[in-house]
Amino acid sequence: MVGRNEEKARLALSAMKKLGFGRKQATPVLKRLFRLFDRQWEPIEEDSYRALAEAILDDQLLQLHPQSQPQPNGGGNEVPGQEEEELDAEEPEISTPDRPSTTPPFRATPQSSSSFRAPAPPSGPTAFRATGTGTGTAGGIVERGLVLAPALNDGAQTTPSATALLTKHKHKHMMDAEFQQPAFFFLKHPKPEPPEPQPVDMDASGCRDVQPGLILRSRNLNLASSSSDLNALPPPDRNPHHISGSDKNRAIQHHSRNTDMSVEPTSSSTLINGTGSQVQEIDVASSPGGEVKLSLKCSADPSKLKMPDLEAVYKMVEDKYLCSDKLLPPDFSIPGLMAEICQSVVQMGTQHTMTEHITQSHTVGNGSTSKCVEGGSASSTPAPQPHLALSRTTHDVHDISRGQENVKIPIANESGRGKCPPSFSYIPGNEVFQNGIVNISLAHIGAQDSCADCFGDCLSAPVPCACARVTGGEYAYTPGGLVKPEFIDKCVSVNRIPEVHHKVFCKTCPLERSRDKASPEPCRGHLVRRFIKECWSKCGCSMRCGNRVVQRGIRCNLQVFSTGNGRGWGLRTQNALPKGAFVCEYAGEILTCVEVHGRAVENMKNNRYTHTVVLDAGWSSGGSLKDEDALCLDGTFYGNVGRFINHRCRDANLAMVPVQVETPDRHYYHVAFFTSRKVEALEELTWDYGIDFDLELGPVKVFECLCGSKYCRGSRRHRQRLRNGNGNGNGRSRIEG
Ligand SMILES: C[S@@+](CC[C@H](N)C(=O)[O-])C[C@H]1O[C@@H](n2cnc3c(N)ncnc32)[C@H](O)[C@@H]1O
Repeated sequence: MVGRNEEKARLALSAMKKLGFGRKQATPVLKRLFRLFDRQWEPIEEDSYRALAEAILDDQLLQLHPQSQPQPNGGGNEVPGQEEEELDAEEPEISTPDRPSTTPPFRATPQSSSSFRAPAPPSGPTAFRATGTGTGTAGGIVERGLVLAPALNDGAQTTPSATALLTKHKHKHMMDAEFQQPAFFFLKHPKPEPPEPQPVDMDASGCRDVQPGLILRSRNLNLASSSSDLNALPPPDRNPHHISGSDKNRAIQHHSRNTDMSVEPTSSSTLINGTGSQVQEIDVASSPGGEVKLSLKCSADPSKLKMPDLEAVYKMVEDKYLCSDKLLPPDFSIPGLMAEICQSVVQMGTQHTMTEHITQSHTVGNGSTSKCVEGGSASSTPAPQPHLALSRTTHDVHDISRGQENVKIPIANESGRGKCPPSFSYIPGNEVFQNGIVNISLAHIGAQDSCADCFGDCLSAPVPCACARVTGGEYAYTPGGLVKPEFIDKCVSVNRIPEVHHKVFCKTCPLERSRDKASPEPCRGHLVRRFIKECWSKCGCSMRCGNRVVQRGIRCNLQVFSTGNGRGWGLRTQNALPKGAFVCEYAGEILTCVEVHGRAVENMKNNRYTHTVVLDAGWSSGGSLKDEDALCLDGTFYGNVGRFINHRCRDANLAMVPVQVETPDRHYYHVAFFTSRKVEALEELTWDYGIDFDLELGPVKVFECLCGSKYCRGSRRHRQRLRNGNGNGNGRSRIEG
């Protein structure tokens, strides 16, 4: 085993050498990651050692700015050498080629029962660096979510188990940051009571005239703006693959026969372009065997024609449409368009059969009929409404958003008869519940935060505008409407290996304060996140500007489906999506942390879980955050499709990015999901919630994770191993102090 590790380490170090990182620099980081990843090499080796390279870079950065590294636990200065020594004292398995394997470089350190208590929070808005000593669970991810519940601060009474020691380590990960990550809360509470009038709590930061629960606006901006802002756009195309031709281009419609397909009458349309110089003819032929063949005829001067590469042609047309009209989804492709045409031909051509199918399906309430009904609705005959037959839900299985999104989002239920997702009110954007303050006044937006002088599409301007400042002077988006791969990779890395990224600690954490106002627990830390700032109301560009993606709403074809494996409903994409594509945001009620906690306290006996995302990315800005500025999004009762995204440990295919759409005030932002890799058609979309599965020891039970990932840290088996102190299955405790 040691020999194998030596070989693996040698390869890793040599890969790092090729990137310009010396052995001295890379070795301690490698050891840290190795331990962090539960002695698994796979996540280290993945993507050509990306995690390792990033961790080394992080180290380098932090060494360049040592002033940004105050110590967790209020200790003295920690230097890499010391850190390595500490690691060496704990890890018995890995040795690198420059250290003889006969000398165990790590040794287990016993922990006292009190040691897992969180350290005192840092004394100011200070910066910390990851020590990397946090121990991962299977797959190496230290749980980093938060569970908001009345009695979570009882760590002192908890047996000093391996799990608790893990918690202690999490508290050690203190880092510098300007941003932090949201986390899911898992709560039980009933439906919210009608809001009662609350006294206005004056805000010293310039919001004295702000009423609780009020969205400040200086003109008719709507927080739930995805759809309202989109009014400026041409009417959304229900079928984003559909490109409509103008009537004046449609010169001839005629029927012909296609000998290849032999037999059935076919249709053909001839299109003449604007200049009339070229004729294109599309033939559609069908055979008695049910085959349909489409063919496209173009005429050109034969002396000049040299058949181009078809891929290059696709690319040219795709580029043309993607660049000129961003209403097309990022996965738009010419072959996809052709497939869509075929599908529509079959759908329209078999409409009679489908209608019969729909009628039959009603009786079993099978949600898979939603697609068929959509096909049926293309005719002038009103489509039957399957949800009426289901009767237990108000959801429209054709479109759960009921027309509030750019695209229809059908519900498919392949595994359960007559079942529909639980009842909730669909809102495409966030809405304040009661006391949260979201300041989106125009006065709040300075000239330096917008591009009043821009026109059209900022991405085509020779120099990036002021709106790219947040992302280092470059736009996060490509002209094709995707988040750039480097940006998304960084976001993924923060998710996957939070320990090597920055974390900030509040002076007094609003989350902890909401649990126990009198004596709040120390802050557990908030992960640093990179923000995207889109062009907004004060910008001069158009709504089609490439720096407006999230605010234009959902563009891809999503589907809510029943997972059928104990995880309830999930969300999937109907088409393949490239890496970096915007999927949807997590929309819900905007609540203060206190309000969320209030719901939990009042309703602990209710068996309903609530899923709340904490908007903690702006909490590092310094000072003590007021309760009304510490916001969460709760999609339980009012939400969008984001509420159906299930959790997957570590290798989820979505990355969460905080996106500023209305205000530079980072207490409020949009929680946007982008694909972190290419996603296949009908693949489930998942997000790593960052749950602390350990907190099942508390009064609120976190669900047992059924994500199926090999890195799962929340399965019963995994947690049982933790309890047994046998994290890696080889008799050695994975959780070390
Ligand atoms: C935000 S909701 C996701 C949608 C949910 N599946 C539904 O049917 O409404 C989160 C809840 O889904 C379930 N869930 C999500 N991911 C899961 C997983 N990996 N394993 C088991 N249950 C999961 C849990 O019940 C969790 O409380």
